[in-house]
Amino acid sequence: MRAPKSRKFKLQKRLTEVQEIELLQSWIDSCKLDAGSNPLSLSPPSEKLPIGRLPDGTFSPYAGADKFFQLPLSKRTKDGLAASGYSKMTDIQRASLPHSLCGRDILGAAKTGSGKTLAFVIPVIEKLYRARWGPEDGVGCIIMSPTRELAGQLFEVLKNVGVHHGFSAGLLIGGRKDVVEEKERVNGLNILVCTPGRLLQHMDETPNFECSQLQVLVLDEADRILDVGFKKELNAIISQLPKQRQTFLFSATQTKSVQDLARLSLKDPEYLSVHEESTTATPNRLDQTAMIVPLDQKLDMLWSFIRTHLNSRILVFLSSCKQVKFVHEAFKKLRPGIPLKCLHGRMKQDGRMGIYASFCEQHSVLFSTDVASRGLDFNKAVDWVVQVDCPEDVASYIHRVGRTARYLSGGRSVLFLAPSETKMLDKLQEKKIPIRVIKANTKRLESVSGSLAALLVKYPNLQSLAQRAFITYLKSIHKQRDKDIFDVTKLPIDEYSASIGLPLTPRVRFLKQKVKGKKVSEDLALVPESQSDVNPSELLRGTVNAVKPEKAEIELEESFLLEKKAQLELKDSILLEKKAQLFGEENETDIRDDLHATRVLKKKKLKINMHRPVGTRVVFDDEGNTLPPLATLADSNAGSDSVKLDKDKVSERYAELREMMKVVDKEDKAIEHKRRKEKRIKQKMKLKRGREEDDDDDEASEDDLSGSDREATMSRPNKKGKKYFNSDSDNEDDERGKGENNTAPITLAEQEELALKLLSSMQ
Ligand SMILES: Nc1ncnc2c1ncn2[C@@H]1O[C@H](COP(=O)(O)OP(=O)(O)OP(=O)(O)O)[C@@H](O)[C@H]1O
Repeated sequence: MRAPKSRKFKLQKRLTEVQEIELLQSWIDSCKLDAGSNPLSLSPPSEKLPIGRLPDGTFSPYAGADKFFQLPLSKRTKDGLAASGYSKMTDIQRASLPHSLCGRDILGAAKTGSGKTLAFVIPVIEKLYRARWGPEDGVGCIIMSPTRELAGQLFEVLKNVGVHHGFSAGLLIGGRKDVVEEKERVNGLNILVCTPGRLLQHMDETPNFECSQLQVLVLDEADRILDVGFKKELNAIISQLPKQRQTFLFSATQTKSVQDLARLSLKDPEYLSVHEESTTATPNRLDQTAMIVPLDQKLDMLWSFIRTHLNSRILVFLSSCKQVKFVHEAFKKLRPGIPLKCLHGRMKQDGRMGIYASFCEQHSVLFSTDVASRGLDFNKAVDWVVQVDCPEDVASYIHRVGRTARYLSGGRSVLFLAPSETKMLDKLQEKKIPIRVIKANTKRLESVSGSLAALLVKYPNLQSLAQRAFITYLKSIHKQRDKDIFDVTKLPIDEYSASIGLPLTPRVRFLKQKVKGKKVSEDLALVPESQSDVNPSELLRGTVNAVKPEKAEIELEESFLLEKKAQLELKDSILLEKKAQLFGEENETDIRDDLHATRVLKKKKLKINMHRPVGTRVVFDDEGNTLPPLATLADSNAGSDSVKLDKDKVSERYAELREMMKVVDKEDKAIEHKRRKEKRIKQKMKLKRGREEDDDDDEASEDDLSGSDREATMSRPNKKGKKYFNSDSDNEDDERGKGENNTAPITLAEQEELALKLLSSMQ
């Protein structure tokens, strides 16, 4: 009895669904807005006028409609919206929904936090619903986001609003381990919320995966996805999508580039920029300030800011992963009295999601790269956005500060600008961003550089992190396109290096080239020919090199270590770049870092080729790297206007360097000699003590040798390959000569036995 009843019920339900769809379609058709008209302009000036009636008495279906239930939406969607707490539409929703519901392409621009997500989620659901899309129909819609976190957030909104619908939706983002399982399920999904890299991975690798039936394509943060960082992925994706589809592009900083629009084959899109007439480009409830902070005081300022805002949620933007890591680690050790978290593109995905969620729950500070700058909603919980490093452009500024003051809530932001970056203020004001310049309360400014220096001594890992943070910061400035604002030669790099606790300023190769303005060889760059075109801090280094050779040596060694590390990093970054291409690494800074790294590597390779003409004597350094002969350098530089060095000058310089090297060498030898002597005396003493304790045993005491050291020492043959003891110490050999095994080498088994004996005698 039950079965027929339920069949009847299902039939009834389907009938009402069909009826509803027909009704909706006729409603949409009957109140189709003219292309190009803005529903916001249809609002009746007086609330007394009925919905749909304009002041002149004419009828317009969307006039005065500002609630979701007044739109031709399915009951399921309306229920989903109501359950999520959405009833009144925001401006961008009112302006775009009437157009998107009737099938037009949309270019939507509205301030951050103004509800753009619902403006595309609702028409997506409605379109598939009206098309009676089912599991067998495959992928009907793709929603793309530049970052994984944002994709996760969009997926949540889709799930909440579409809760009463029967579509299957999936979140496809990089960094997830379950890709195999995902491949099995992806073909059955109707709506994909994804990052470009992961989608492309499925397009390339998943059998039978195809999107030929696609109805709607959405690009959230469209200008970012259309940016060069995603160019390859996006082009590859678009080429696999049908041209007959609806396309929505949304962003707070929308692209109007014809090229971009052509790439996406938009058809007469509706350009809806609802806040174009607004006096500000940022939310009205956002209080924006800027402070001029010398680079070497930025960390002091940040620290003091955090210490004075312990009951807030503070989002701090820094320009690279390494800076984020360093500041997070260092400040954590200094314990400011508020939980500190960090978010960057090189973190594992689970960690990224967890941090994003936990930041919303408690007062804390989140240090982040631009990975958190776009789209993230943080449950409207961010009180302060602090930009320690200047954003790369106005758009980036708008998105960063847009993480606070969302929807109807207020928020505050502060931007630290180095004196050389003050032109940014003009650019912001030109783009209608109301920003006040304020002065810091110097009485409350706490210096952290001393504490950082102490930390760096205590934690060597932190020191290398600081060095890398320093280098990536300079790199990021060097890479910026806007040279009016970002000029690496204007930065007080020595002071900055000291301010983050580094004992010596690490050398940065690209900086040296930048300072010289031309490609000058490494050796010649040590003492600049003309001092007028050189950065003062670089000059200072030149002087240091000339006067204090030991220090110069240390510095060179430091820079060498860093270069080695940089090379490793380069390898890493190339791998990452490949990974990004494959899996869609979404972090903008990371991807740019990687691209830059690849370029540097290529240049290096080229350089090596150029410096080795046929028949030239090749000189190698201690590590086996080739050193270009000075004469060759002079030849290669001959004729160059910028560096007029003749052979005489070079040989003069060469003689100078040789003298310097002799002094250094002599000193080194003396130090080494002293060290060896001390070591020998120490070992002799130990042996003596050992013999006193146990006359039968002439082996050295074990106390000074750790397990692995011991093994290494015992098994390493000496120069002649005869004796099996450490040949470092002649003295020790002498001592051993007195023992029973001085004529024949002992075997490993014998050594072990000896060691065991020694151990048991000590117990
Ligand atoms: N109609 C509405 N009623 C109530 N709250 C809304 C409505 N529309 C959006 N919101 C809320 O406003 C906040 C911001 O929305 P959303 O994230 O869509 O903004 P956005 O314009 O996409 O911002 P961004 O440019 O930063 O990506 C969210 O918390 C969302 O829940």
